[in-house]
Amino acid sequence: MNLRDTFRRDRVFDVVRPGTRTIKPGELDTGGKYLLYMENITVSFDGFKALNDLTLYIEPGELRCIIGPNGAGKSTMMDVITGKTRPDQGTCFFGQTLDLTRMSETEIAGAGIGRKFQKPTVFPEHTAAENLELAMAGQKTTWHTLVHPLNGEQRDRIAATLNTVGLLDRHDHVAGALSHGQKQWLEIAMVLMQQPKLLLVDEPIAGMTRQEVERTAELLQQLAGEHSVVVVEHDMEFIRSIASTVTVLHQGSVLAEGKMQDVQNDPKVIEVYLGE
Ligand SMILES: Nc1ncnc2c1ncn2[C@@H]1O[C@H](COP(=O)(O)OP(=O)(O)OP(=O)(O)O)[C@@H](O)[C@H]1O
Repeated sequence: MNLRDTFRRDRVFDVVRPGTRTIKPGELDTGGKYLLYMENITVSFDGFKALNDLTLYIEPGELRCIIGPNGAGKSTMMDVITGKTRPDQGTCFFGQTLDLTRMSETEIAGAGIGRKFQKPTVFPEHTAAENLELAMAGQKTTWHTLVHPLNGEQRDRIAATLNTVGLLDRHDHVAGALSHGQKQWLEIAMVLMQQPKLLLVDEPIAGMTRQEVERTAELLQQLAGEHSVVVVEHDMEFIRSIASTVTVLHQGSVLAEGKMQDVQNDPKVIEVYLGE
């Protein structure tokens, strides 16, 4: 039995799943109830616990909002999932077999976890379509990527992804000329080019117009289902509008979890967060 088999979630939970297909080592196994399993994660910085026994599960296809006051541990949680920060304790599995605490950031991205950071980092001098071409190419250099002609299937994928984020009519427009909101959607499209199963989105609506916020809410709802989407956001109205399950972090642990209307009436949450 190899190391990965030893850590299989079905064996950890002793769930018998007869007749499932064989998963090769390193392959994502989405056969369990959840896509992401974070259990009892602790992260300390100089003795201060940024995450403190955090346990969180994300189902395939779900849209989850993570809220919490400044310093609650939201970014640290995302950093643990993407391999940027290693926990001192706890387990973090992607699907049944992939132990994220033992994988590099590149391996984690390759396994199907994409993250969109708060600030857009599109290539402003390239068109929207070229930005997606570069995102699809991953590690290759800009020059190498853009001089190689795309095949029909790649062109279709770029157009389909631009269409998903509502930017098909900006296909040949340079990214630098897009509005702030459009840049954010383009960057979501760039992450989608890597075909993530889990999409992590940091504060997507900061600086957006009201219309852009509404469009972003629709987009995230549309992406859920095919992807699991985890959104860290401060804006309560936005979270209410996407009406997903909400997890409230406080001092590095889960304070409350559930539907927004339940969470916002929870006295503990009112005290530490909504009442601020
Ligand atoms: N690299 C680090 N070194 C030391 N302390 C850190 C480091 N990263 C985070 N922290 C501390 O850990 C705690 C959690 O930070 P984190 O950024 O995860 O919170 P957050 O919920 O994302 O906050 P915000 O809403 O302000 O972005 C904070 O007190 C922060 O100062």
